[in-house]
Amino acid sequence: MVKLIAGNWKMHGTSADLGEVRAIAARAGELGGRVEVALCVPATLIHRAAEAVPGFTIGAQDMHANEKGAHTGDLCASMLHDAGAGIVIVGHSERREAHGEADADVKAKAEAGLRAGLKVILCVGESLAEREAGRAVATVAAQVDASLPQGPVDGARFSLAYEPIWAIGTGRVAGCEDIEEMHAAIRARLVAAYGEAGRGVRILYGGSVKPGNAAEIFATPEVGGALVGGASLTAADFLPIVEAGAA
Ligand SMILES: O=C[C@H](O)COP(=O)(O)O
Repeated sequence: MVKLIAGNWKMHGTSADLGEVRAIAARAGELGGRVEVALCVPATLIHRAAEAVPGFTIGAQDMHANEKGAHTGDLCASMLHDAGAGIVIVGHSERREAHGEADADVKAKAEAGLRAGLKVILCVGESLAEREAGRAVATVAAQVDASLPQGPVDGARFSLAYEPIWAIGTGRVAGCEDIEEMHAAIRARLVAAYGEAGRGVRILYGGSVKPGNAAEIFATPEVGGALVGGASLTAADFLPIVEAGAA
């Protein structure tokens, strides 16, 4: 299965950074079908980025589950699609924590995104306290069970991202054995939910993925790509990760 390498710019980036988007898209285009690449930029940048790099996938970092309505400041899937987004991240731990998003909210967002024609990356992950208490796998499995969109799902359009919260932006990456164990547990939940189609859903790893550790992470069983934060902000950092994903 071709790996999906998605960058999440979080609250970084203005039109001054479109040169990075262009450089990333140009190399991704050269790599052709060997790897799938997307950049999830701030909502304010989606339209300009999408216009700057036709054919490359620009994405969003969140969306409202409703199709329209009185939701000041929110954006729905059709608006993101209209702006040029092809993919959306839902359930990132920074949204779950700072905006009180529960599994049911995340599930509704994933379903609405898929319905609107967007690809979806759904994030799950345990806290440090949960891992230290030996509850990492149980916590994530429960999140997956409660967050997954109603099937059937198409693995080309729906991915999971395992992001241990303690590894995000900390420089502390999960060990490959821990990643393998967690991804196997997630795969079992996907198969329980979707049958054989669950094997086609890519499981990305996220949390301090860098040029120096990407190849090792990608060689780990059941790692179908990466969701990259800090190292996706520049072509110089992101492209070696993309190349590792294409190898
Ligand atoms: O969405 C991306 C993740 O939160 C990982 O962020 P990071 O690569 O900066 O640790």
